[in-house]
Amino acid sequence: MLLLGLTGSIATGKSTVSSLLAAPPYNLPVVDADKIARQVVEPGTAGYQQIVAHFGPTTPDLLLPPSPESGGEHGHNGKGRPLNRPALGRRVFGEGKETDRKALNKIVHPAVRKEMYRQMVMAYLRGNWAVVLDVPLLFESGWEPLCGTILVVAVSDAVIQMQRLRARDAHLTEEDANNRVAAQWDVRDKAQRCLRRGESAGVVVWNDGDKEDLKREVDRVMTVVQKHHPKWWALLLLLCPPLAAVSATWSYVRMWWVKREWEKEKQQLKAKL
Ligand SMILES: CC(C)(COP(=O)(O)OP(=O)(O)OC[C@H]1O[C@@H](n2cnc3c(N)ncnc32)[C@H](O)[C@@H]1O)[C@@H](O)C(=O)NCCC(=O)NCCS
Ligand SMILES: Nc1ncnc2c1ncn2[C@@H]1O[C@H](COP(=O)(O)OP(=O)(O)OP(=O)(O)O)[C@@H](O)[C@H]1O
Repeated sequence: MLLLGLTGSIATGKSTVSSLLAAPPYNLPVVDADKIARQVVEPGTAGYQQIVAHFGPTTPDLLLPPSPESGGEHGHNGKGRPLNRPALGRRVFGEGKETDRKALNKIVHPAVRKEMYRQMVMAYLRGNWAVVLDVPLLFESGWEPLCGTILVVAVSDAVIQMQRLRARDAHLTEEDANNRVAAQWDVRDKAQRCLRRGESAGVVVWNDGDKEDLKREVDRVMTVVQKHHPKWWALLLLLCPPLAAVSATWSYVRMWWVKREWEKEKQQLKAKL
């Protein structure tokens, strides 16, 4: 089964593309890291308790205020009121907040990873030829070598990215929005890094046009992906697990090498400046 990593940067169009991939003619299962990241911090979970213990004492508005929507004083299930996500966002996005962001990631990411692996195994057992891993921080959090192919959704114009972010998340101030964009790598860098994997393992969907253009772009790149990863190959791997193990290991080693070379080049470039 092909692990098709779907990434980009904030508001470049990942969710829009994942909806297209989940619908006909592709009908691919999608493992959505953002969605899982919400589930693992719901009231009553270990993630919720750790966040409240870590950020609660210094963040007075960490929980939503008591109301019928938030379930009153003790939340809907009596396990606490839901997190006030914009307030937590202000704690972790912005200059000088890397330590807080790392602390939050350390709480949330292991739980997300565990649930993602579970969903991947389920997709494999159901005989899918590919599964989409929609992970905003795919490069930043080291998922890259695991993916047989990576699809980066990018915009070449940063102004378009900011306009779409502000239009979708109207509650964010301009500063909040800038902080969120700055918390991730530049999407054009991600696109370049993706293309370094070669056509069979890295494709870029450019999303500067309208949604019809985006659909055409997705169809274009999916033709390339399907050419390099035919369904009969996925079926063969399903029927022959040792072959699947060899193929996955080979893909991992090759992609780990590409990652290493890219990082070395970046370091050399930095040293020259
Ligand atoms: C800080 C939180 C509560 C803000 O919640 P909010 O509902 O406002 O934003 P949401 O979760 O929808 O994220 C929107 C986008 O922000 C970006 N983003 C989220 N978390 C991070 C992070 N830790 N670092 C960089 N960018 C991030 C992603 O592009 C994401 O798609 C939330 O983003 C969070 O819990 N982040 C930590 C978990 C995480 O890393 N999630 C990303 C996928 S694993
Ligand atoms: N080609 C397009 N034309 C117009 N609007 C678009 C286009 N692509 C995406 N959008 C809009 O831009 C916004 C951001 O898109 P989307 O939510 O898919 O991005 P995302 O990368 O998943 O964001 P996040 O990282 O925050 O999860 C959405 O409101 C979406 O409807």
